[in-house]
Amino acid sequence: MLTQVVPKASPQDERSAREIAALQDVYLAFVDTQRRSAKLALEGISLSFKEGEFCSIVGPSGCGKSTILNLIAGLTKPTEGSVICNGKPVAGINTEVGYVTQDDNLLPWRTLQSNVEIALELRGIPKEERARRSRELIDRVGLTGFENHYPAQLSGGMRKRGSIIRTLIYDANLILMDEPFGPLDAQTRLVLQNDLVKLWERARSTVVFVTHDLVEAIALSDRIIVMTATPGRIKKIYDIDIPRPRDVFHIHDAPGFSRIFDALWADIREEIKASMRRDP
Ligand SMILES: Nc1ncnc2c1ncn2[C@@H]1O[C@H](COP(=O)(O)OP(=O)(O)OP(=O)(O)O)[C@@H](O)[C@H]1O
Repeated sequence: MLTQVVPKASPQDERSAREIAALQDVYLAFVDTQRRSAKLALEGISLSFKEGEFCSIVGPSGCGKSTILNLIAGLTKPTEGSVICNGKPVAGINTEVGYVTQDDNLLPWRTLQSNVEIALELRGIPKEERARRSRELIDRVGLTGFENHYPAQLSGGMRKRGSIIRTLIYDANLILMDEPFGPLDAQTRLVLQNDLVKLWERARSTVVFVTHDLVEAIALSDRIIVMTATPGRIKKIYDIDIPRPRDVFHIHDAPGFSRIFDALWADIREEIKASMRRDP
């Protein structure tokens, strides 16, 4: 396998050694029953996600990034190989993970606070405790005063903050995020990246984060996994040793930023070219 780790493991990784989730030699083929053909989407993926790490997956469009998250969430089954979460094979929907997708998916008929509290409500947590915990998170992302607003009365960035804290309140030790800031404008993205770093630095859940934005990946991650063009394989894994706490607004000035960015971009460009040669 072509996996290469650059540079050396950060102290963060050494401290957080327990494995929270893993894919073991996973192959996944999507079958097209009408055409009686199969398309290999993932080829021999072995990955391990450690307790408390923030790990991003990058790669050209269609390389299988979302499919990896769906495998961990139990929404898709591997054709071969296994997927493990919290020490158990994933079989069926994995209720132990939080999943933030590109769409905010807030329920339009519930207020912000009531959306944030859904997971606690389903667990039967008393009303006062639900309110205390949801208001604390709402405050932490600067939405105090908007508790009783409905999603249609909030901006895209506010809705996204709501959907992130709705997932965090669940207290899952593993959170999957699929391009959560994709549809937002550049300024709002930056502010939300900063919010996410702050929230994560407190909660320290394991995060597996899919993005196309290399600067975002560097600003947020302890590790970045680069995938090849389809069928997706692991091309390289980068340990990001930029010290924390990080200032996402000035991440370009961090020591080592340019070196990591250039290396990542060279990898991605190579894969984009490869996919264009394959698929003119
Ligand atoms: N349910 C499905 N049925 C058939 N093919 C699928 C299905 N889901 C994904 N694929 C295919 O598997 C491959 C990987 O898809 P996936 O969405 O995981 O890629 P991705 O890297 O997340 O892409 P993007 O960056 O564009 O969101 C693609 O070729 C896609 O067309």
